Amino acid sequence: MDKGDKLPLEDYKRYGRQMILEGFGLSGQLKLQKASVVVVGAGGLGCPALQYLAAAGVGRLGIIDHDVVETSNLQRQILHNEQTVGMHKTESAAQAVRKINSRIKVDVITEPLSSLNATRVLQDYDIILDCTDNTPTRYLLSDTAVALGKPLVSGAAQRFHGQLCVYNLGPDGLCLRCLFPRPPTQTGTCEETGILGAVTGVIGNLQALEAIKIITGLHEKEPSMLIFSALGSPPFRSIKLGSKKPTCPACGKEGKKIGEIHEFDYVQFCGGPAPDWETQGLTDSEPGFRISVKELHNRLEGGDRLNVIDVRPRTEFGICQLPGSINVPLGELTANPSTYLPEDDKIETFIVCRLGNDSQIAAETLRSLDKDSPGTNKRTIKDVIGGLRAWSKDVDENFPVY
Ligand SMILES: Nc1ncnc2c1ncn2[C@@H]1O[C@H](COP(=O)(O)OP(=O)(O)OP(=O)(O)O)[C@@H](O)[C@H]1O
Repeated sequence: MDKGDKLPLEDYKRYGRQMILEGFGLSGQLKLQKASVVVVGAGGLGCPALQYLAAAGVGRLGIIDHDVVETSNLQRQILHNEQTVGMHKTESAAQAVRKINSRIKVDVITEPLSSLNATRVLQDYDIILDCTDNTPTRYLLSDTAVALGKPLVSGAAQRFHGQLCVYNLGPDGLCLRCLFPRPPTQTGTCEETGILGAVTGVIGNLQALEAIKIITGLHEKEPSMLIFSALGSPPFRSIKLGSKKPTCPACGKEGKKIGEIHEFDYVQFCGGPAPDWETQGLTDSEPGFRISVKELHNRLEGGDRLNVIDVRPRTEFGICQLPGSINVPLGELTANPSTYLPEDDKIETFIVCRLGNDSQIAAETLRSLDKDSPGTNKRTIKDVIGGLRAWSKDVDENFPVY
């Protein structure tokens, strides 16, 4: 801080409550004012992070996202609201952030971050926040942070749990690849697994807090991973991580150069995208093993005696269900499949789930019973393509989408 550095007069009142904190002072506020933070993902984590960064007076914020606001986002993505459904998340978030603090600079970057644009887009900022929800982007952000020499504050949240880690902090700071040279098993998105909104609030706020600590010099020098479980007692645990690995393929001696990031296929490295039956347009019945929602609807309307098994968890079955369907959660069905086939092998079985993925596993498990019992009549066992999501789209628009 230069002698004579000052804030505009009104800022002393605005930021006074944090400026009087031990170790923060005028110099802390000036550092925030001069700092820039880019938030990748304006969703469940990005919204609370942006909210606190803006309120604290970080001088420049970048908001990156390619998606639009949906109704199902409002339960946790607290910068968006009923009026901004359908708007780009970047615009919606920027609008809200400017209402909190009109004097900071807000950059809106409405494009997917990829290996082609990452270094160009991120290079202008001091700190990167990973508020995304997928493994390829996490590795891309980590490699880019290493290549650009910037700290990366990474958050994750699912169900009742969350995780926070600061990567690439200082010359000894480790990166994501030091911890996980290969991508960990993918655990599904919030859409698939569920998420309590306040859990993303906890982790997103902590990401903002870490960024503020780094900018003002109040951060821990030794990296650790913070693990949060809303149902845990105590809810927080911290694991010391040590320093970076000399053999790390990204930040070790032979690490990636910026040019190599352009050529790296992050999606393939992380096992490729999860199949999305809806976007692949599989709406018609495939011969043999599958049935479309329209065809199932016709069969049910026709009064046929069918065995319709819904393999969602009980909590989800309690939210909504097809008439006449029975609930056997996937784990119970695969543990004891023979229990759930009707004695009369002429009765057809149809398996349904929420999005059309678990039902395929269940149907395959039941079909394998027939394979293992030669001589018995082959039963008809089909999964319902696209699950209940397709039902609400193609059969009954009043059926709940969640
Ligand atoms: N490569 C990327 N570039 C830009 N934005 C990204 C990228 N990867 C993920 N995101 C954004 O990160 C955000 C993650 O937030 P979150 O998981 O809460 O939202 P969501 O994807 O809307 O959730 P849901 O799984 O319920 O649909 C999303 O808005 C998503 O568009």
